[in-house]
Order: sequence, then structure tokens, then C-alpha cells
Amino acid sequence: MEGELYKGEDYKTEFQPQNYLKTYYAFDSGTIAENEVLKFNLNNLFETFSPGGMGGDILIDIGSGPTIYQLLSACEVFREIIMSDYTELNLREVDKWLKKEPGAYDWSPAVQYVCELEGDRSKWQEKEARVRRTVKRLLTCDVNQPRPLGSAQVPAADCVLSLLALECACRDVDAYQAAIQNLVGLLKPGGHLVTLVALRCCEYMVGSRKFFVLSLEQETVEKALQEAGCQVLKCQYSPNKYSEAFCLNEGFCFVVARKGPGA
Ligand SMILES: C[S@@+](CC[C@H](N)C(=O)[O-])C[C@H]1O[C@@H](n2cnc3c(N)ncnc32)[C@H](O)[C@@H]1O
Repeated sequence: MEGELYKGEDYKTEFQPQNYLKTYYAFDSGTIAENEVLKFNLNNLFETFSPGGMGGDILIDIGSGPTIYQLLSACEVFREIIMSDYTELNLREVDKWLKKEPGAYDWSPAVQYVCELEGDRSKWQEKEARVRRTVKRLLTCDVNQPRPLGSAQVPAADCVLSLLALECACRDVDAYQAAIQNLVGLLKPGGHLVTLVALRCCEYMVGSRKFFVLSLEQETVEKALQEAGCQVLKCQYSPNKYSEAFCLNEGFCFVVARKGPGA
């Protein structure tokens, strides 16, 4: 992978949502490696947000990107979902899907997969309607700010979800630690932080653009959460990798942590 490495503010001009979706979320028609990553992610989200497990009033998704797959299980157990991203273009892409506008991404293969996990693949249209009803707001965010959602009035959350975003947004481990702390600040005491991290990753492609990724070990992720006053309840490792042409990484970890009383 040669050429310029984009990061930070470059996301606002160089990250093309449609290219990202085509490469990593084609699912049924996509490449096997990317499909396996998405399945690992959907399976873990299903386990985490099954009825009887975690749930509540407010879930805030941070660094949502142009995707909605991360909400397919959570929409069943939270009253309200707030999505957020650093770039307006990503929020616009999500909004297209929420409003069923022409050109909106087709998430139905992933939706059907999750409905099958829940026991009835045929209910996928009901689930899409539920996601559309449950997502109440789309906000801009910056995880590197002590208040990632800026001046937006947002109640303390029962759950903060952030998948594959912090390692893209943070330039070094100190910034990662601070970003985790910033996300914990959005939670109620006892609330949960759920995150998926691509491990030992240094870059990924979105169309012809190459983006920086902070290389993290599983232990670094767990330590950052503990130092932010959280108890790590689950840390599920997977040896999955993306296709080498798209992204260089060595495994993933899916983590669920609870904010402690002193955090
Ligand atoms: C690899 S994408 C992940 C998108 C989505 N969460 C997913 O699971 O596919 C990385 C996302 O991080 C966002 N991002 C980059 N810098 C950020 C920042 N400082 N604060 C919040 N999000 C940021 C990007 O806009 C992009 O949507």
C-alpha cells in the first residue's frame, strides 16, 4: 500500500462513504474475509443486546460512519438511539437510508442475517422499520474532545457503542486513552461501553485513499478501559483479518465494559 496516508481532518474531505460501504459491507456479494468480519461483529452484537441482556433508555453510537448494521440488535432493547460521526457526508449517507431515499445503501442481507439469528429471517422489514423509528438524532462528534458531542444536549447514556472508530481517530495511545475517557464521560454510572477494535492495524483503503490506523494490542484496549474506571466484562478475540488489499490487521476484539461508580 503506497501513497499518501490520510488522517484527522482529512476524513471530512477524503473519506467516501459509498466506497467504504462497497468494500467492507457488500456482505452476500462481497469478499469472504470482509463477510466473516461482519458476521463476527453481528454475532457479538446479537449476544450483547439480546432481550434479557443489556438494554435501557439511551444508546449513543460514536463514529457511526455510513453504517447502520451496528444497531440491528440494539434497536430491540433501547428506547432511543443517537448516531454520530465526525463527517457530515457519513451522516448524510445514514440519513438517506433512514429516509429510504433513492441511492440509499441496501442493508437487507445483513438485516436478514440478524433476523435469522433472532429466529425469523422473514421479519427483516419489521426490523428495518424499528431501526428507523429508534434512531432519533444524527449528530457530529469528535472523540478527541472532552465533550465528544460538543454543545448538543444529550442525556447520560445507558450504553455507548463505538465500532472500528477510535483506532482511526486517535494518533497515539495517549490520545486513545483520552478518547476512551471521553466516551466514558457520556455514560451513566453503571452504563456500558461496547467497542470493536481492529488489532495491530496500521492502515486501510477506502476507494483509492489510504487512511492511518493506530496499531493497538488487546491488552492496551483493556488497560485503557480500566484506567478510565471501567470493569471489562467481556473481551472476545477473533483471529479474523480483512483482505490484504484493503486493510492490514491481525485480529479483532469485541469488548463490553461497565462504568464503575468512581469513574
Ligand atoms: C472505519 S470507519 C468505522 C465506521 C463504522 N463505525 C463501522 O463500524 O464501519 C471510522 C469512522 O471514524 C470516524 N472518525 C474519524 N475521526 C473521528 C473523530 N475524531 N471522532 C469521531 N469519529 C471519527 C470516521 O468519520 C469514520 O466514520
